[in-house]
Amino acid sequence: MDTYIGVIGGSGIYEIDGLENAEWVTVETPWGAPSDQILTGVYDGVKMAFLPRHGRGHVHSPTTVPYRANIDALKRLGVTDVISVSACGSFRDEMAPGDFVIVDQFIDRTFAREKSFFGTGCVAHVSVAHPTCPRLSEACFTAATDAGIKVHKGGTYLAMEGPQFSTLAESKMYRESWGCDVIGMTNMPEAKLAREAELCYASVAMITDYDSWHPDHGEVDVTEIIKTLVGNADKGRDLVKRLPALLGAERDDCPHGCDKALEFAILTAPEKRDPALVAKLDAVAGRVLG
Ligand SMILES: CSC[C@H]1O[C@H](OP(=O)(O)O)[C@H](O)[C@@H]1O
Ligand SMILES: Nc1ncnc2[nH]cnc12
Repeated sequence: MDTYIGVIGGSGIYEIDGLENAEWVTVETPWGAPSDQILTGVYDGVKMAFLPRHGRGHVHSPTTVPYRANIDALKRLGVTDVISVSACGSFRDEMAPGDFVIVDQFIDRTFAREKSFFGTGCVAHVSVAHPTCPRLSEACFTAATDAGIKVHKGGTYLAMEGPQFSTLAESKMYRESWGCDVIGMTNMPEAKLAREAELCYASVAMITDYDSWHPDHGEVDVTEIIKTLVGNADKGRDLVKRLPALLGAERDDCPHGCDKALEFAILTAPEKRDPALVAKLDAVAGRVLG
């Protein structure tokens, strides 16, 4: 099967250059419009698609990003592997602004977003015990190391609703009691939806600040974040462009089963399924719904 890498670029990353046959394409989905058109092309002989999570010009807030449409659109294009690139705050002294973290766990504190493609008329429960793909995460770690980026392997990302940053009490709780490593506003429900869509998903978190817990750094300040983001964004793009060569143009089935997540997940009896919802699931769950 062909590898098709989909990159969801976060704050500060609104395009990538150097794709052959680059073209911004409009993808329509049953879940509404994605955040923006999707930049498609080929890099090092491998198909790539790039979607700016907040849209070009940063139009969508973390709450209003159309997460379902974004994942559906990538799946509909034929993407097999999704790399999420995000700005985040750090809860660890040793994870400093400018460092990258290959996130492997999440705590989802978001509450104002649609979190599933499934629902009344087609109920499904997938496992997100291991929400990121180890194979894809390893490739991201190697790409970051090869690019000379200071990168931490593994970390727990607290997904908050936003758009305001955390209070000091929240920041301390996430760090001291909950053991989180980084904080952002967008990787959930994105990672859960990628699993429902049977896509491999890896999260590259680019640290921009120490959130508000750090005694030497005070409050989170978006102008400081943007300054760090500018440097991070170049490193993020460098990392992403190393992935095609590392992953190769051909891929086997995912050894961790990301691409079979729906195999035993759908509970609704075939005769009880809502035809309208089943139709909406054509891209996401077509493999199992037929
Ligand atoms: C620019 S600061 C807050 C903003 O940045 C992050 O976005 P993304 O994850 O898309 O890089 C964070 O989650 C907030 O949305
Ligand atoms: N401290 C922080 N909290 C939430 N999202 C962020 N994105 C970048 N820094 C952040």
